[in-house]
Amino acid sequence: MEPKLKVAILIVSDTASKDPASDKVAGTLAPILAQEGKWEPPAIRIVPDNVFQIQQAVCDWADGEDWYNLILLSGGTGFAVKDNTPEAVTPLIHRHAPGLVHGMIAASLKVTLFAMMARPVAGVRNKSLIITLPGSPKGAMENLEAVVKLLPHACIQSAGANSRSLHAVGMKKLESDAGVSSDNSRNHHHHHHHAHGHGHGHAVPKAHTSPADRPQSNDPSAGPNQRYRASPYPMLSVEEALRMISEQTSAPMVIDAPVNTSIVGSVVAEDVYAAEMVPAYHASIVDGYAIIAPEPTDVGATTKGVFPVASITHATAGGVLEPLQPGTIARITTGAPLPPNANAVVMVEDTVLASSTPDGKEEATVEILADDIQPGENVRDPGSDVTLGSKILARGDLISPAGGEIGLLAATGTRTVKVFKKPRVGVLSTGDELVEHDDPRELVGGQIRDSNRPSLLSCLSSWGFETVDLGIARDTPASELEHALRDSLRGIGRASASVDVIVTTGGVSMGELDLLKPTIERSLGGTIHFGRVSMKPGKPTTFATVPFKETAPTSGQQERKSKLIFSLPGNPASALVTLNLFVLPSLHKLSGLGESSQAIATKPWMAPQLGLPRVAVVLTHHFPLDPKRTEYHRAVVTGSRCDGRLYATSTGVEGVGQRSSRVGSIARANALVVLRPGRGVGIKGEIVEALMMGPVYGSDTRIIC
Ligand SMILES: Nc1nc2c(c(=O)[nH]1)N[C@H]1C(S)=C(S)[C@@H](COP(=O)(O)OP(=O)(O)OC[C@H]3O[C@@H](n4cnc5c(N)ncnc54)[C@H](O)[C@@H]3O)O[C@H]1N2
Ligand code: MOO
Ligand SMILES: [Mg+2]
Repeated sequence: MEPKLKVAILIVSDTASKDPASDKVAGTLAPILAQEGKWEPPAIRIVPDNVFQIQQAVCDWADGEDWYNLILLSGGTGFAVKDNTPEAVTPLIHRHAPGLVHGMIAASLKVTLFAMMARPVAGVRNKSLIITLPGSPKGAMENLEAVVKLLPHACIQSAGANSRSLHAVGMKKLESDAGVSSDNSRNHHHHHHHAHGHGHGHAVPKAHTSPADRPQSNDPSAGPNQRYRASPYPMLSVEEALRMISEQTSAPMVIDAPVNTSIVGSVVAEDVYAAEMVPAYHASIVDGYAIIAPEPTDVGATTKGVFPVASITHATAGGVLEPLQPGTIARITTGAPLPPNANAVVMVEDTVLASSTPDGKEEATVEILADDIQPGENVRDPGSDVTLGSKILARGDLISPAGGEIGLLAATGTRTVKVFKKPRVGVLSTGDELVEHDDPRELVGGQIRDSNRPSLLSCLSSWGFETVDLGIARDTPASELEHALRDSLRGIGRASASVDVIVTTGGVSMGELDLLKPTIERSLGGTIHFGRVSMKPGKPTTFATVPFKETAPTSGQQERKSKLIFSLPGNPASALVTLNLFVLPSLHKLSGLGESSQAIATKPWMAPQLGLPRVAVVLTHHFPLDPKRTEYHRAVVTGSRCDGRLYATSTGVEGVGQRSSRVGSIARANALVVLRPGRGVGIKGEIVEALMMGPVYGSDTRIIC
């Protein structure tokens, strides 16, 4: 029996994904294929109009061992807003097949002018031919019929001649039936863009503004003679890179949050007004006796004398207090409500016991020694700490770990507060050489323990962001990286809830297994905003966005339009430095820091800044300078007890001290000293800028007062 080709049909439809019985397309296409006698019965799947789910299905069928010769998609190719099948499929295609597209449109045009409103895509991914068809059974049928005779031949060509897989043997047979030689396929050169200015080591560094200007990443399937030998990405300054990150980072989203520890580190999104006043009653400030103090106009009156103790008021809840009768006093504790008529409190220290009750258990009379207690003395008036309806927090205020903001919210009975949603960050390590840091086995060959994931996750969670450990993605097969990224964007697999920002490490430089840039650009349809920065360490730092729609849970209106990918260099010190320098300001912006209210705008020094705090430090020794790149030199910054200055000492200037593979360069460091490029050294005593990564723990004992 003649072996047959494998075909899969993907129905893209929100409706059919909810009710598979409503689909009529699969049942229309299957007989057309069956009639040809060359196809196995189709595999069929239904997904909603969701880019990532479409891509996942196509990759499942085109990647890996069990690939399909032909993948047909139906639906989502029109002009409606939710139609995004072409957008999902285009980035997955390695080689486009515009001829098939023209053929299908030409055939449909004979039937209806509306054929012009179809946006079909066709092409080859790995060895699979992918074709999108309209969503209507009639349209899908007409389009498939237009090309169906060619498909076996096209699939054989796409699969190449040297395939040893079982169904490829069958293809040989089909191929000879069709009378073509698979060697023809060799003459089809890979489509390869020569980006402007790349390839000969003299690319002009230039910030790209329009997509046409943008360099293209390496095509990993292209051979060595097409591989870049100089990076096509312009070298940006750190400032330019930060500006691009800020531009691409979307406005923060507002959510309702309960007032508890979960909001520490969040930024307030809407001014908060006190729904209750504090205190709610006249409260005593001290332990002592509530009295009726005479008005100052009451000439000759005194608070001195012996008074009967009428009642006892504790700072406890409940109960109606008896009014205080003139000529009596009431024992009271700190915070307790004054009885009606009482207007001041005298401290217990200013009194002596005059007599006890007959049973000796209580005070009967007490002598007040002070003679000048004023009305209002030692009393907090209602609303004097927080006035009813006053603004207690403003938009842009940070709910700090120090507790003051939570305290205000709690004291006024505020149960929920509008805050900006803190971004959730996924961390993915990449590389075939990596093993889990706690794997008990001995390392063999070129294996490396994955230190980036634990160090980056620690740093991110210490900043107060929710993190997701995305594990390790191998370089081979390349689809592992692609799938890991797509799963985390969609919120499946290890990232059970989708992440807003993905941080990867490794695979961004010039090696043939440096796959991040091509994967983001060619497989996920993302945009690389920059791929090189003039800094040390961290030169190949890469920043990209992938399109994504998300609606805010509360307002239902705001949208994040894209997700951010920071692809940091694999070297451990480079990864941590660039995380601090580039990822933090973006996460701060996403969390609403910088959404300053008017109150903060008038006092800018009160507003928390984006990114690490910048301070001036004095160098305690010579620091070598890089001739070209700005160095972020890891250092310990200490205070001084006498001159009000901060002092910076390197974590290692000699030899390999600051080498980017040496994660120890960042151990003990609480600062990155910014050393601008130049000749020679930064000299002892010079004042330079430093970025503070952590608190100052000590004072420099070498500075003598
Ligand atoms: N020809 C050139 N080579 C390199 C350049 C260059 O401009 N031209 N840049 C160098 C610089 S600078 C850096 S930084 C690195 C960046 O490397 P990649 O981001 O491509 O990372 P990998 O090649 O995957 O790995 C580099 C290094 O880091 C180790 N690594 C990776 N991941 C981890 C991890 N999770 N934990 C611990 N260590 C990790 C990896 O084993 C390698 O040793 O490229 C230079 N090359
Ligand atoms: O720029 Mo790399 O991060 O120095 O080793
Ligand atoms: Mg590399």
